[in-house]
Amino acid sequence: MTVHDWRRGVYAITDAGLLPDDATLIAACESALAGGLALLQYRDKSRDAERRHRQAAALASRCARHGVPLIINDDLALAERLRREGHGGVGVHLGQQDGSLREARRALGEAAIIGATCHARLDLAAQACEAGASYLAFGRFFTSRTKPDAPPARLELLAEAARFGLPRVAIGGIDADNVRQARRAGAELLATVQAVFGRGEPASNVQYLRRQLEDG
Ligand SMILES: Cc1ncc(COP(=O)(O)OP(=O)(O)O)c(N)n1
Ligand SMILES: Cc1ncsc1CCOP(=O)(O)O
Ligand SMILES: [Mg+2]
Repeated sequence: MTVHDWRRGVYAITDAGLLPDDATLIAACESALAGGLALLQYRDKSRDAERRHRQAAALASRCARHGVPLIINDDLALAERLRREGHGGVGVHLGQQDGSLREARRALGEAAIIGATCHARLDLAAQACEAGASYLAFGRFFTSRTKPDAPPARLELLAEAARFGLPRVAIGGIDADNVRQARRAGAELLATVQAVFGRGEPASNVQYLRRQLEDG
C-alpha cells in the first residue's frame, strides 16, 4: 500500500444530500480514492449517531486501504471511537463552534490530523496553530453551492498565512476552473464537495483536478 503525502493535493468532502445512502456514499468515496485523494472528510450534519458511526467506519476501512487519512467533521467523540476501534488514521476537523482544538489534540494524540476552520481571519489561524492544529482551512474563496453563506475570503490571505508554517486549505466553490488559481495563491490542499461529488465520476473528477494542479 502506498502512503501518500496528505499535506498537498485534493481534499474531498462528502455531502449527505449528494450521497444519501450507504451504498452511494461508499461507491462514490471508493471512486474518489481511486482517483488519488490527499484527504477525505466525512461531513454529515444528521443527528443519527448510529448511521454516522456505520458510514464513517466503512469509509475509514476504505481510506486505510488507500493510505489516505479520513477526517471526521465536527465530531471528536466519533473520531475517538473510530480510533479505539482500530481505525488509526482517523482525524477530526473542527470549526469555531465545534469544540476545543486543544482537547482534540489531547484526546487523539500527537500524530492525529486535526483541522481548523479559520474563515478569513489570521487571528483565528494563530490561535489554531497555538492550540495544535495540523492544517488551517480558509474560505470560502468562490461561490459555494454547498455552503453559500460561509464568510467570504480573499485569495491574498493564503500568502499571508504562510507565516504559520502549516498546510493551508482553500475551500468554498473550488472547481477545475479555479483550482490552479487557489494553488498559486498558496493553498497546498484544495477542498471541495461539488467538484468531486457533484456530477460525473468522482475518480475522473479527482484526476482532472490533480492534472490542473500538476500542470499549474
Ligand atoms: C477542510 C474544511 N474547511 C472548512 C470546513 C468548514 O468547517 P465549519 O466552519 O465547522 O463548517 P461545517 O463544515 O461544519 O459546516 C470544513 N468542514 N472542512
Ligand atoms: C464546508 C464549507 N465551508 C466553507 S465553504 C464549504 C463548502 C464547500 O463545498 P463546495 O466545494 O461545494 O463549495
Ligand atoms: Mg463544523
